[in-house]
Amino acid sequence: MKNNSSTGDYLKIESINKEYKRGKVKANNNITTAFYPGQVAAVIGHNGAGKTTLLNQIVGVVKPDSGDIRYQEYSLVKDTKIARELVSMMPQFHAPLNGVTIRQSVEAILRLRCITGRQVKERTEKILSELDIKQWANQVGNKLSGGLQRLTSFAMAVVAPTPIILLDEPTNDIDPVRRKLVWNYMKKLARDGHIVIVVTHNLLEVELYADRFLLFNKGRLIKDAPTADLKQLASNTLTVVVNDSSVMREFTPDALESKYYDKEAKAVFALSSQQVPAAICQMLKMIEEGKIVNYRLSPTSLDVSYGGMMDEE
Ligand SMILES: Nc1ncnc2c1ncn2[C@@H]1O[C@H](COP(=O)(O)OP(=O)(O)OP(=O)(O)O)[C@@H](O)[C@H]1O
Repeated sequence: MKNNSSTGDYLKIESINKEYKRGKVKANNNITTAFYPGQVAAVIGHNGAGKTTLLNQIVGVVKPDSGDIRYQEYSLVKDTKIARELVSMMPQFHAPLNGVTIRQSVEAILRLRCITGRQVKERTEKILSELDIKQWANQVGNKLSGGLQRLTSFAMAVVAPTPIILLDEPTNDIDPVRRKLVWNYMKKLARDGHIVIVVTHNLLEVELYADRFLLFNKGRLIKDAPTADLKQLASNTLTVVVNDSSVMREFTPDALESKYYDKEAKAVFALSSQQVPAAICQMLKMIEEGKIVNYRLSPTSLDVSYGGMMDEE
């Protein structure tokens, strides 16, 4: 098998379809795209949009009803043995093995991939340090927090990286500092020539770390674009409460969407990342004047962010 980093081989998804419930659910509806070495591609979309189904088809655990998935001269649909050699996947739900420590879990993967001797220890210690989880290395899986289980699962997926790496919501439950480590690790894998595909619901992280995003909705791929395009999306929600609704409309930040609720003396704004600083400035001034009495700035849920793009449909 050729090394993808030197040849620039890419993963081709060719018109794949997958239906469930006798065609009532189209989990993947005529998906055609390609994934390239050197790129972190984020797959985003509502629950049930078809993201995990796509990953499962790439790794060969779900067979498409039609269409093909190709890499080099191989069809990963027809040759699931090759698929398992080429692809490693961190599943969305991963039950840690009872009685097995983090260190043992990572070492087991290395041995499965035919790595032996000193290399096993060295590589294990390196990844545990890089993810900053060494202090829990000897704790058994079932005793770990959700975040640590996820980090273990991530370490297992990437410690002996295959040309194609699939990660299903790898940063869920992980603390902000280690989330950054995980994303940086994914970027490093891409730089080393791997194809990295990550399912996530965190738009802010996609905007910060991924190169490209693919937006799925009801089984269809409805947007495939560089992450710079995400800046057009409302990734923040600002809610302000005023002391008296008569002053509410004095607060007019530049926003993608604004809604004023007179009865509650409250206003809600959908802001892109670039619009946040100016909105905060204007808000602080009104707080000083005693006009705004409370506020909340939060990352927007995907449902709200997607509004604009879904409308495009
Ligand atoms: N084995 C299955 N049997 C029946 N329906 C399924 C099966 N697997 C997936 N589906 C359905 O296919 C659709 C796509 O599911 P999928 O898990 O791919 O979505 P997702 O985008 O990964 O969602 P989430 O973000 O919730 O993980 C959903 O309607 C789901 O219920």
